[in-house]
Amino acid sequence: MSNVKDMSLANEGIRKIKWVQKHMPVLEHIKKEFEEEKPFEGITIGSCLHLEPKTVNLGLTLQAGGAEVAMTGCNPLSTHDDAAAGAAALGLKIYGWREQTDEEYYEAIDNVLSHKPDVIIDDGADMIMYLHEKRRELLGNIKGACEETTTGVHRLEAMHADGVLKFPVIAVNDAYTKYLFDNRYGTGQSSLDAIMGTTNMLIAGKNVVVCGYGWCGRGVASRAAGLGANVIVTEVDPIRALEARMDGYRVMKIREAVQIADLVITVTGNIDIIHGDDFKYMKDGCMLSNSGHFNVEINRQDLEAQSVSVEEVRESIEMFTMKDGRKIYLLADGRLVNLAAARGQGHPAEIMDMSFAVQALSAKYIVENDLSLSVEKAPDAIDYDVARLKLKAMGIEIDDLSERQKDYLSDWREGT
Ligand SMILES: NC(=O)c1ccc[n+]([C@@H]2O[C@H](COP(=O)([O-])OP(=O)(O)OC[C@H]3O[C@@H](n4cnc5c(N)ncnc54)[C@H](O)[C@@H]3O)[C@@H](O)[C@H]2O)c1
Ligand SMILES: O=c1[nH]cnc2c1ncn2[C@@H]1O[C@H](CO)[C@@H](O)[C@H]1O
Ligand SMILES: N[C@@H](CCS)C(=O)O
Repeated sequence: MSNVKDMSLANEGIRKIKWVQKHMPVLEHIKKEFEEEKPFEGITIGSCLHLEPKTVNLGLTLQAGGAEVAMTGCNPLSTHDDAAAGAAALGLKIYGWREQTDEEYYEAIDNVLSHKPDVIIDDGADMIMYLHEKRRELLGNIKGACEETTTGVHRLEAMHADGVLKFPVIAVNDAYTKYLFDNRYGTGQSSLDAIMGTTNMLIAGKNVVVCGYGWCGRGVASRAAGLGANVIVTEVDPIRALEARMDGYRVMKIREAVQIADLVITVTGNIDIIHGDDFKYMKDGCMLSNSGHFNVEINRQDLEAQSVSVEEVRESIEMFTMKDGRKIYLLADGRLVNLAAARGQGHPAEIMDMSFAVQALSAKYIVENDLSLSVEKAPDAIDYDVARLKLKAMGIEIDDLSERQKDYLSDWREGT
């Protein structure tokens, strides 16, 4: 039933899945609970998430809870073919392979939907969009969906505001145990890891321009600074720009920043961050990469229009030769580099442990409750459970409020 690149890669995939399982203690704990409780008996869950070993472990957790699980990737370049084969061998229904065409990408989404899911887990909202546009006959089956990332949450909020969304969505991204760790430390480490692995270049001493100082941007900036880069931040939000300045970075307009950049990393979730004449001002050898959504942050068409040739000079690196002879390098087709570059491994397992724990518990919450039509943050109870389980797994104990402290905090009478 699955459709993957090569089933002979299954053993290697299973080896990698077993490795991440050792580093995802919270999800493993939830898996054991699900095995006993079977919250998903008779339920089908369809996912559109970066398909790699940690995501497979989420699939296995849902399967342990009794679900039939069908999965595809949420980016044409991020699927790991060995993990996909391993997942298929372990009984998940898997559709997808690395380097899909756009047509194949949506066909795989369609294949997952053909399993008639009750619950959807999406990353970027492509599956939910496709379902609303192309498979409307299935809308009535859906009890609810979970959305993994900032951009997906924004798209779904926009759909809801337009009165188009047909089922409730839990914004998993907006859980504290997701964005504070995944978007910040996860994107920080995995983006730099992928850029260094792809280019084999030094970060120390380079001018690294980080576009967007949101949760991802601050992680990327801090990791780049830790590696010795001179970090420059660009923003459109005055408060975030101030934060970046007081965190110790230079802040300037993008047009100024591109003139001194050795490496640019976009993480805004917005379109056309680098576009038009920006490319004219870049230094010879400037590297461009994106860690935000889709491949729209760096305008590839504008870059192509100003170049005389494009050549893949190394895996996941395209060299654009400009009309004046300068070379500009684009990593991973401008798609999120930490997952789409051939060497992109995604976030560390310990980070996805929390994000996917919130996913698993949110899927259970959808099945066990009749939610009203909305796009809502994951319940705080789930957030705090995941945080407690993570601390326990890390061997960290914290204090409890005493009764006297609780009284003090809720009392307005006591003053100086
Ligand atoms: N690569 C990954 O693994 C990964 C992980 C998490 C999130 N994401 C994606 O990364 C993107 C950012 O996520 P986030 O959680 O940091 O969002 P966020 O909303 O916290 O931050 C985005 C920031 O970009 C700024 N911005 C918007 N337009 C800009 C412009 N033209 N120039 C400069 N700055 C601009 C905003 O003001 C904001 O501060 C989203 O697309 C999200 O889905 C990627
Ligand atoms: O290794 C990974 N496996 C699966 N998902 C990941 C990994 N790394 C990051 N993300 C997820 O990708 C989303 C953006 O598309 C992020 O929100 C993050 O949660
Ligand atoms: N699934 C989308 C959203 C990432 S933030 C992508 O891969 O670009």
